[in-house]
Amino acid sequence: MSKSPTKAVVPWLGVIADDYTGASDVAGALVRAGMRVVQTFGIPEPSLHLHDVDCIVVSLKTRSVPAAEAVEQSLAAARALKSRGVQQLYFKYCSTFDSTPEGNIGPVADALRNEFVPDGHVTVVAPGNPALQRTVYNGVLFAGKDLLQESSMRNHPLTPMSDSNVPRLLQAQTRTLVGHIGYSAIEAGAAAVQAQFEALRASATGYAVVDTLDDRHLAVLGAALLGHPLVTGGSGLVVGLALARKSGVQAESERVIRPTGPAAIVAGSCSEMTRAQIETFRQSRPCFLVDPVAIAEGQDVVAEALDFARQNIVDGPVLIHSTASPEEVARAQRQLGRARAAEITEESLSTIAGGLIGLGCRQLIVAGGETSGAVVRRLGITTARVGREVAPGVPWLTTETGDEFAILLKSGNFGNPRLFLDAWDHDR
Ligand SMILES: Nc1ncnc2c1ncn2[C@@H]1O[C@H](COP(=O)(O)OP(=O)(O)OP(=O)(O)O)[C@@H](O)[C@H]1O
Ligand SMILES: O=C(O)[C@@H](O)C(=O)CO
Repeated sequence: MSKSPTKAVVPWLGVIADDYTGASDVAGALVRAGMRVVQTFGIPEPSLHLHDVDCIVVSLKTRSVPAAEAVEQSLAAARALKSRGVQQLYFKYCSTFDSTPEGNIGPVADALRNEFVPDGHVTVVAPGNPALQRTVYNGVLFAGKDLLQESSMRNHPLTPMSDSNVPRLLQAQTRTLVGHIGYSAIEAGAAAVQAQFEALRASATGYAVVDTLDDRHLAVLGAALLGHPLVTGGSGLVVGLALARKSGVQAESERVIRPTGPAAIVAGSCSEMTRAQIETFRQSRPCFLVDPVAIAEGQDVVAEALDFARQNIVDGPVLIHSTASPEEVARAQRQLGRARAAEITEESLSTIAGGLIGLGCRQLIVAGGETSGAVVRRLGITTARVGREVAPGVPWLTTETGDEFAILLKSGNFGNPRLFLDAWDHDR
């Protein structure tokens, strides 16, 4: 990606994602569907030259900031994408509809509709993503076999989800009328879905939450919605859109060559899957624990972590983590306060990530959305080419700003327990 202006390219899809790991998730899904994808961190500068790109994914951190801020950043991202000629905007939020009752999904979607969607148009709301075991049945969202409100999301520290009914969740965040399209209409095909959109429009409804039980439903929805100015959802529906764009042919995706070399993992996620991944990794490779309380007491944990990495990285991947059990996290939060514990941890892990790159690390996995935000900012990454996924929602990215290295941003609950061991040799 040079900065020199050459032949103009027109990506067809512009995605605005409300967090960094969610952005990687949707970018990976598009690559899986045969698209060439660039992921930016923050809004791309007008001077950034993108070549041979079908889709641009803009990563924001707007999921839990004040709604007005989320709206402002999302509109700026949408305008930047439209100025590059994209035909369709996609607002990507979490497949578990992570949001507070005040937002931010409703306010951002309303603002995007207001500016980019003709009056009377109905906008789809599609959190379902069967590849991640997120399904929607009669408007009710399931995580695996659990109702959303009975899944681990009920305890999320920032956006606890205590209702599973998507129309009701969204209606609490918008004045626009929210309707629903059931799976039987979707099974009847794209024309039936379009008829349902017409019926909702006639009743002055602005949003349509769609059932999604399997990938076939996403393919039908993609065919019905290709060309809609704004689509909203998790990372499932982009695959339907991409297949419709390619007339149903699942194309071979571009092979992105990613750097090889010393490898490390930095984990700040305390989610169940990250904890299982660390336990599996620990059985054969060395790990270093970053304790925020020790840092607050003045211990130079960052220097110790980097010494540990220096000694071990020549033999294979090393893992540095603050990941701890809920009891240990609660202890740190009691002693330091919740915000301060997170701040110290993110600051230290991102400094360590910078140190690892300085030590020659060229393949870095970062676990956790907040942690990824801190690390990406610290490393100054603004743009990356998206490679294939090592598991649903977790693609390798190859940075295209500054030193070239590979980075994988893993959402807390994504991947299987062997991911930290198996991710390195994938797709060589
Ligand atoms: N030992 C610890 N004590 C207190 N806070 C911690 C500790 N380890 C990590 N944290 C904080 O917990 C938060 C974890 O959030 P993060 O978004 O990185 O992971 P996640 O919620 O598992 O990921 P995702 O959002 O992708 O599902 C971060 O703010 C991190 O700094
Ligand atoms: O949609 C999802 O589940 C993920 O991309 C995500 O956003 C997790 O925070």
